[in-house]
Order: sequence, then C-alpha cells, then structure tokens
Amino acid sequence: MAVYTALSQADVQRFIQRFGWHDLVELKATESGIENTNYFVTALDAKGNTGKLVLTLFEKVPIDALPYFVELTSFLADKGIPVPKPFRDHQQLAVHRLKSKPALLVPCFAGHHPQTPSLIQCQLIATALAKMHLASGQFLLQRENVRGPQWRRRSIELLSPILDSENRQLLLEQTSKWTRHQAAIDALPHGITHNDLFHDNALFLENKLTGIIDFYQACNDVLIYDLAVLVNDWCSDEEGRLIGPLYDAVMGAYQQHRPFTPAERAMWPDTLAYAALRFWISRLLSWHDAESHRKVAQKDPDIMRRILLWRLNHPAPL
Ligand SMILES: Nc1ncnc2c1ncn2[C@@H]1O[C@H](COP(=O)(O)OP(=O)(O)O)[C@@H](O)[C@H]1O
Ligand SMILES: N[C@@H](CCOP(=O)(O)O)C(=O)O
Repeated sequence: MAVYTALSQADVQRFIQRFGWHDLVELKATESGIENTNYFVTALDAKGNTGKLVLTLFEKVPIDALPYFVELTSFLADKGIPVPKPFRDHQQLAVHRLKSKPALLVPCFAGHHPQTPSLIQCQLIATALAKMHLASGQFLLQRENVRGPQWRRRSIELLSPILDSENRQLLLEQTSKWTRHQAAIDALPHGITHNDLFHDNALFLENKLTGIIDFYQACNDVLIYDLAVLVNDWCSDEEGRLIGPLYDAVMGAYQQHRPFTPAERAMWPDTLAYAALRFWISRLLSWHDAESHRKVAQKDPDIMRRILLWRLNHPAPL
C-alpha cells in the first residue's frame, strides 16, 4: 500500500476543514503509487454535498517545489484539461503541512487506469497532451527537468560499477549519444511537459478521459520528448515493439492539434530512444536501491531496455 505516513481520522478531519470540508465520511489508503502517501477521502461540505477527494503527503518532494505544481495544475484545469486542481483555503493557500510533510488536497477523479490502452484511449490521451503543450505559451512559471543531464551523469556513476559489461556499454554509448545531441535537443520547441505520462497516470471511465494525475515530474522541457514518453508506454508490446494501430492513433491525434516541425521530425526516432533510456536508468536505480525494494511496486527495467533496443534498431515511422 502506498502509505508511508499513517494518518488518523482526526488528523484528516482537522486538515480538510480548512478547505471547507466539514465532515469526514470515509478515509481509505490507496493501494497503488510509489513515491507519495495517498488517501482517498469522502467528505461533506457545509451544505451536505458529498465530495470525493485525494489527500497526498509528499514524502520526498520539498515544500518549495509544490507551488509550481499547484499553479500548473490550476492553470491546466482552468483550460479544461482534466487534471487535479488543488483545493485552497480562505487565504488561497493550497500547500500545508500534515505530520510535518507537505500536503495537498485535490479532487478525486472517477475511473480506472487502463490495463491495456485501447485505440480510442490513445487518441484521447494524445489529444489532451497536445492541448497541454499548446497552452504552454500562456503559463509563465518555469521549472527544470530534475531528470536532466546532471541527473544522467550522477546515474551513470552509480550504475556503471554494478551493471554487467553489456548493459554498461549500452548505457555509456547511449548516454554519450544523448549528450552529443544535447544542442539539437535544446533547439526543439519547449513548453509544459508532464514527463511521466504513463497509462497508470491517466484515468478513464470507458471511453472518457476523466483525469491525468501525478504532475510531479512536470517542467519546461522538449515537447516531443513528452510525447515520446507516452508513446513508449502506451504503444509498446512486451518485446518493446511499437503496436502499429495504437502508435498511429497517438501520432494522428497529437499532430491533428500540433503538427511536428521539420526539426522535430528529424529528431523523433532518437527522442523515442532517449525517452526509453531515461526510464531504463530510473528503473535500474530503483532496482538496485535497497530502500525502493521495501516500497510497493518495483517497475521492471528490462521492458524499458527492450523498448530502447527496439527504437535503436527500428526507427519509428512518421
Ligand atoms: N486525483 C486523483 N483521482 C483519482 N485517483 C487518484 C488521484 N490521485 C492519485 N490517485 C490514485 O492514487 C494512486 C497513486 O497516485 P500517484 O500520484 O501516481 O502516486 P505516486 O506518485 O506515489 O506514484 C494512483 O495510481 C491513483 O490510483
Ligand atoms: N512512471 C515511471 C516512474 C516514475 O519515474 P521516476 O523517475 O520518478 O522513478 C516508470 O514507470 O518507470
């Protein structure tokens, strides 16, 4: 269960009151998630209306990083994109501390994460991503990618001694190539990126996209990199091959709203490989980290390795 900090009914009752939620009806720990403590909360407001909420305690994210996420999700929700807009107290403050951890209260979306995404779900998520990217120009806050070049360098230092020679060679070759391409990557269109839009960060009620969650990797970054993260997760089979109809659905829906520039077209096959490499690295780090093993869900690094190899050997069509 994704609960690292236990909360009592009384803790939560006190916490939600500052946001105008008077009575706690039900408190339930979430069963999924990796980084944070999440509780599902049912509560009544002053008029007796029932609200379904999610209370998140941030176990590692520092409190001063949260205003960016609060403003970003508020901005996107106001644009009609289904993201969790945090509740604010009477002073308009969304971020508070609970049990010494930074905490947010957001609406709970109905629906489920797709087990195996369908064609229509792929179209819907790609459309939402394109709309998010197109809104970028109006959002003025900036944040750097915490999984950027510095993180890559540190990760190589940590992983090189523990990987076998074949994997070490792959890691070193591909990270060097990424570094060599950095100037070309930096020249690509940038904007708001989610950067972790895996299918377990989207909720659907059948064919309706009800929510996109987990914005805590969001930053200003390369737009097609964000799309590449999505494609690798939503449109790959177990061998790492692209699933043609799902890939076409994502690319068609995205480009209907935001067609690629010539530079993006040129960099697309490499960008897919870099997106796979980034998650291969982060999954390897968790895999080799004893603390992570105590956590709920360890994600398999090998699938990301297979995706990476497939992207290198079979450049994706456009
Ligand atoms: N706003 C929300 N609406 C519905 N479910 C949510 C919401 N936020 C989180 N969840 C549920 O909690 C789980 C963990 O949330 P997530 O942000 O992915 O945690 P972590 O960052 O710890 O992985 C999600 O998989 C989802 O089931
Ligand atoms: N969705 C990711 C996990 C989140 O990335 P991290 O860099 O915070 O570990 C995955 O499926 O690997």
